[in-house]
Amino acid sequence: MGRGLGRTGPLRALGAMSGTSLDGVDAAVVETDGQRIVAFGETAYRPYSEAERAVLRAALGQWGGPAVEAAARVVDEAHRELLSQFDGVDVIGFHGQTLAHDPRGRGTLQVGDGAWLAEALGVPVVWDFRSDDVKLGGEGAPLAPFFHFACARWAGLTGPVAFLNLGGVGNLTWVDPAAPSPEAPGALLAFDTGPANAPINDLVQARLGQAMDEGGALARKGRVETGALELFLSEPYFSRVPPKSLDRNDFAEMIGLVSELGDADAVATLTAMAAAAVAQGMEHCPRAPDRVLVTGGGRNNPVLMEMLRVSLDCPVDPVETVGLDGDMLEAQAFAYLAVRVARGMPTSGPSTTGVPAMVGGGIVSRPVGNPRS
Ligand SMILES: Nc1ncnc2c1ncn2[C@@H]1O[C@H](COP(=O)(O)OP(=O)(O)OP(=O)(O)O)[C@@H](O)[C@H]1O
Ligand SMILES: CC(=O)N[C@H]1[C@@H]2OC[C@@H](O2)[C@@H](O)[C@@H]1O[C@H](C)C(=O)O
Repeated sequence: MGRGLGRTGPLRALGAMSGTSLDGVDAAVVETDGQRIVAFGETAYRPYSEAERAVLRAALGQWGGPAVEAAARVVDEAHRELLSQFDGVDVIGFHGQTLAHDPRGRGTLQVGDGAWLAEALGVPVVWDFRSDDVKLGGEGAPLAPFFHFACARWAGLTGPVAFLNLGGVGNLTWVDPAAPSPEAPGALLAFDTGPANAPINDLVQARLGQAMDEGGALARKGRVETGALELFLSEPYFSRVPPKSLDRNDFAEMIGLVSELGDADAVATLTAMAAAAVAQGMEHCPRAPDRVLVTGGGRNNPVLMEMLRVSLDCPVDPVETVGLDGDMLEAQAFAYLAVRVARGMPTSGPSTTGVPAMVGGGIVSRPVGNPRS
């Protein structure tokens, strides 16, 4: 079905991301030579069923054993089902599902078997993007920054810009699009800002059986408890110099800071914490960006967006403002990165993950039944 990885010029790459909020799998096509984005293509989404999500949840924070194996099979099957809808794909970038992330300790674990997926779909699959970076001393995350550099160029931006992803965890990439390449010194700075939607989701799930604070409805009715917010901001993580990364549950105890509050006040306070973590993170940027472009589900929470606008000194807009797709940016990132890996180009470096030298992470698995690929 694909045209092979051996060609020069742009490839039609399909990226797939199963994010920390565990809602489902995003998939998106990008045509790229690994440097320039030539075009964005089709996208698709496959939610996890309640039963599948329970299997994934049960494996969070674990490094092996039956729960992890069961989660891996859910991830594999959901991806096979979703990705088989796409035609004419040269290469797949398969992020998998992060179950555990401890870059300075046990490593990083994204489940899903890329070799199996390559065989099932008959297309080469690039996967396990983070392990090499971690083995070489990097944070293993965030990995989207090289793609954000290409996005800034694609959008024709010239001044410094920050891409802010508000998923389960928040991550920020400061980009200078005037730099000659993403590898150039001073082109990028990236790091996880702190918890974003995960604590909000966890609280409303536990107390109200809701998946999220839809439209920030509860946060809007609540009052921010400043004592809890200050305690949260005293966490040493915020003053740590980037690059730095987080596991989904690294700040799970912050729910404890709001446990005595009513539902609306608790959610308002967690929402303010997500925004304040970003404001703290901005202090680490080399220069103030001209604007912050927000991607990920958090951009759909107007209360969170208002809090960001109040605390940051520059315009804060969804990435759609420059023509990008905030639901698909991470899937597109792994399409783009797959081409870079297949072509031996770096995917992370000292300013994005803290790894001492440029790294091209990822395994390339070719389907045995399709030797031309
Ligand atoms: N309309 C909305 N109102 C409020 N919150 C929303 C809305 N839409 C999405 N969200 C929040 O965004 C979350 C999903 O974000 P996203 O899909 O970017 O996460 P993810 O990709 O799984 O996470 P990560 O980027 O950390 O891997 C939801 O779980 C919810 O908390
Ligand atoms: C270990 C891991 O999976 N990290 C994710 C997570 O979700 C958001 C944030 O934490 C970011 O560091 C990363 O994902 C994005 C796609 C990245 O690597 O750029």
